[in-house]
Amino acid sequence: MIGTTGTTGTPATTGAAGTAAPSPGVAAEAVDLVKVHGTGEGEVRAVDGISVRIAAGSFTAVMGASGSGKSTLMHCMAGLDRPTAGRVAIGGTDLTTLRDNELTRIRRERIGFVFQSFNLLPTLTAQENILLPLDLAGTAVDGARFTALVGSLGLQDRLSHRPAELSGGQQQRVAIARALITLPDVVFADEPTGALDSRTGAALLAYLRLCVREAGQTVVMVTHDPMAAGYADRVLLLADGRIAGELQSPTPDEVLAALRTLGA
Ligand SMILES: Nc1ncnc2c1ncn2[C@@H]1O[C@H](COP(=O)(O)OP(=O)(O)OP(=O)(O)O)[C@@H](O)[C@H]1O
Repeated sequence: MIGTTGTTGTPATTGAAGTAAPSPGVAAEAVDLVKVHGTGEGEVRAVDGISVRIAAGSFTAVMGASGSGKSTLMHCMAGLDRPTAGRVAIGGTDLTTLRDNELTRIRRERIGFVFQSFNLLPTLTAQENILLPLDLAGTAVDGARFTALVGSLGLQDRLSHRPAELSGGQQQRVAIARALITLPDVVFADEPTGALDSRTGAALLAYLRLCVREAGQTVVMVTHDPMAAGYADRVLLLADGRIAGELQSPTPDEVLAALRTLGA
């Protein structure tokens, strides 16, 4: 069943326009968010006034047709892209007012991002790519955590390989390990199962669920796959840069039905 439509939504999960105070239990928040790409004739309103709160320790899937604004929303919420209007916050810190160096620090310390295109550095090995965020932050590697992470992603035999020597699915898993190695409060993952076969994809989704349940991390994932969305506590449905509906703990069939209703 599709829930509240529009940008105001239910008070428990969505909205709070204009409030500057941190919201307890909210890991990430967008308020009246607008992102326009390009100028003049080529202008695209990719996000068109979205307000949403993501509860701490929750697993959210973001779905919608190609071009509905999913990646743009994630990029803005993760501080990778500056909004045109509105604001975004991580754990109560308003990212829109931060200077670039402060934003970089928050991203490094509190946010993990898995890009659709992986964004691995071609000259570094898989291990060096995974450890890069720790190197950049000057933080020591927790050997046990590293071993557990690469083990659960099935990467232990691939650590000395460079990205060009890895399959698409292996590159995707390296990108996921890199996003998780710092134990970020919020993990944004743009189609993390897109390059994975169904068995590896299911293992990854189970692992992300574990991150939420055991470590209290917050996961926000873009996916086109109703099966993947079935792992989430909540599914946000986007259409034309707006929230067109949402589902709570849906089955894959319910997700599919909602997408059909949307025409996605
Ligand atoms: N850098 C950019 N410059 C111009 N237009 C852009 C840019 N990035 C995205 N867009 C446009 O903004 C709209 C939303 O794009 P976005 O990538 O956020 O959609 P999406 O829902 O993630 O799509 P997909 O499922 O295909 O990845 C699209 O019309 C897209 O062409």
